Amino acid sequence: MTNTVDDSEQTHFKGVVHSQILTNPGAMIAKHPCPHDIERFISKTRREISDIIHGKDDRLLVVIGPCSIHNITEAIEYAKKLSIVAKKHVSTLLIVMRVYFEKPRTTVGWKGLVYDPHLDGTSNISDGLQLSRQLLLTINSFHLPCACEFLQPMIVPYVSDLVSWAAIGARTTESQIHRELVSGLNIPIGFKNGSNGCVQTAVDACVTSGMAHASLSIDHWGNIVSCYTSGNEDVHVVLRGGSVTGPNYSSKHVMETQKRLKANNVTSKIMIDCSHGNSLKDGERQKHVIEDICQQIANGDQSIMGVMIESNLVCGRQTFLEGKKHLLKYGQSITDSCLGWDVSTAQLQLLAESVADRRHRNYQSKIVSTESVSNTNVNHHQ
Ligand SMILES: O=C[C@H](O)[C@H](O)COP(=O)(O)O
Ligand SMILES: C=C(OP(=O)(O)O)C(=O)O
Repeated sequence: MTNTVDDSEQTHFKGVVHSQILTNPGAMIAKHPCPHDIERFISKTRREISDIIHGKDDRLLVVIGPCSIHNITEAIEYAKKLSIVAKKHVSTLLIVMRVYFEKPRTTVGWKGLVYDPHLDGTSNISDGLQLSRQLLLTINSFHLPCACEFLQPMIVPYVSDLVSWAAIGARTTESQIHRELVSGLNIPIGFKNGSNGCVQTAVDACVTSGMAHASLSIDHWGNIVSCYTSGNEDVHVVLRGGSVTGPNYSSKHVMETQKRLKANNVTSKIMIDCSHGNSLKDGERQKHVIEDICQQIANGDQSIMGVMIESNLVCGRQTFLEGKKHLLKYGQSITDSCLGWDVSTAQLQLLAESVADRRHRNYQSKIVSTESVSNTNVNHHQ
């Protein structure tokens, strides 16, 4: 017996109470296009990040900003301030703003601007996508690069042209679909270790997404397409600590990770997330993590290429109650706890100084080794 269309919909989508056709990515991009100068800026930033990942640029990549964006005005104020600090540190730090619209939840909770942009439970995803794209355009126009987490693969084509670095989160690093997605992107991508702390999951993700894949995708016009990807060379691990293993930012953890990467022929360096499992979700504890990382870098560590910091205009976090947007404090996170603005700038200064120390150390050791080679040559000729 063949099902009628209605019968088959009943069987397949029984749980769907309502759905709405969205503007496809191509139409959204046509409405909010990326100007040529921003396109060039993003391509240049991606190349610079790639150089940092592969050790050709000795600066530190710093992905810093709110845990999540819930208020456009606050995000723009933060971005304006950060763009000034980013210029100040450009010789030592490549600063990219966390502009996170999608939140992966352990169970349930507010899922981010894309899903509920008006914070009232109306879940206007159409507005959420448009607002997210517009905000990325605005922040890039300050010549401040943007970072996102790619969680729902169908959202990626709406925003990916405006993203200079992206993360695959701890809850999705093991997902084959996300690894295939990354294989086809020409964006540097960090894979977080698993939420339990398993680093091998992220190393495996780097191996997998570095390779070619045949998979399914949607194109810019909303068609479902077979998709053949070539592999992404700019992938790396992000150490974020974990629920079972605890924090993993120490030099011992960095060395262990380096060994794992080598054993799996992954040549990229490592980023450390100062928040999440490494701060035990206490925003202020990020300072201790940063202090430890600064020590490692100043002592000459060659493996750490980046850090992630959760930071906002105001420190801490606040509880958001659906429909009670008017009660929210300006500039404070409604997801994870963040460092406040002044502390954040002080931490960036410390990171910049540690990179300068590492550079100086490398320079000195180069001189010493050049001198010892020339002394050997002189002795040899005598
Ligand atoms: O970065 C934000 C959170 O750590 C992540 O979304 C999980 O949050 P939850 O455990 O509160 O759901
Ligand atoms: C959710 C995040 O991190 P993780 O995937 O490490 O929990 C995040 O960076 O916002």
